[in-house]
Amino acid sequence: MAHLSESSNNDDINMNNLHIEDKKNDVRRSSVLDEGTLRENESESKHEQRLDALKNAYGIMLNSVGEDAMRQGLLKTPERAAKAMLFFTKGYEQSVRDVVSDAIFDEECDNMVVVKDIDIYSLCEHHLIPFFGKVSVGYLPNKRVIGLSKIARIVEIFSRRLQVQERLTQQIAQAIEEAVQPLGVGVIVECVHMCMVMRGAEKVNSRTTTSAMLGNFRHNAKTREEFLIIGRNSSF
Ligand SMILES: Nc1nc2c(ncn2[C@@H]2O[C@H](COP(=O)(O)OP(=O)(O)OP(=O)(O)O)[C@@H](O)[C@H]2O)c(=O)[nH]1
Repeated sequence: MAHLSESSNNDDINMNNLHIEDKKNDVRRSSVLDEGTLRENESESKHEQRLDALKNAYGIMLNSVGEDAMRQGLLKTPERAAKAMLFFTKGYEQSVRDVVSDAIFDEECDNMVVVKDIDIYSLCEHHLIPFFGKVSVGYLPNKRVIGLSKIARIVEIFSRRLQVQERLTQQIAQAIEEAVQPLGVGVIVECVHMCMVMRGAEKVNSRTTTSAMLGNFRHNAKTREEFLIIGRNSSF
């Protein structure tokens, strides 16, 4: 019996590992087009509840830093901050499918399309401190193109969430790939992380560049090079 239970424990452990592996793969494979977003189609009363919860939290924060939350200048601060936080995270209210649904067009275009210098403002999920910068998105169509503004909207959906820059970059690339099914996609994100500027390492001039290359942007050096030349973001 001892032996049996020992082996079943091992099986449990192996199963757990498998689940962990499955989960990892799921994260990589799960569709960004089909994802349900956390605050999609929320009722007004649910929205009010969120606002109230955030107001309370900001009130506690003011007291916690040693301020008098009841002094005149701070009276409306919890409400303002709560509304601002819901705005900063409005990417949880929209899905990629909603945004792109009517804006994929058949088109015999086989040249690279690049939209660059798309401004982004996001929140680092580690410190809830902003990071901001520019995004460049390119793709090589395969008989279909996407409305240009929808590229900027996809960028907005993912940047207005709690993020790390690497995941943001990957999600944008994956969304374009799933929505347009092009021959390849490239995304470059260049940002200043205020958590590294205002605190912590305090490196005022540091910038972080991340890229995601899919399809022939990954496999074909010439295509990638063309994108890197055309798609270089302007300095900011
Ligand atoms: N990879 C990655 N790291 C990030 C991003 N935004 C913030 N970080 C990092 O997240 C890390 C969190 O590390 P911790 O050691 O847990 O936090 P910390 O003590 O506040 O770290 P310091 O910032 O070094 O003071 C820091 O190194 C941040 O620079 C991001 O978009 N991508």
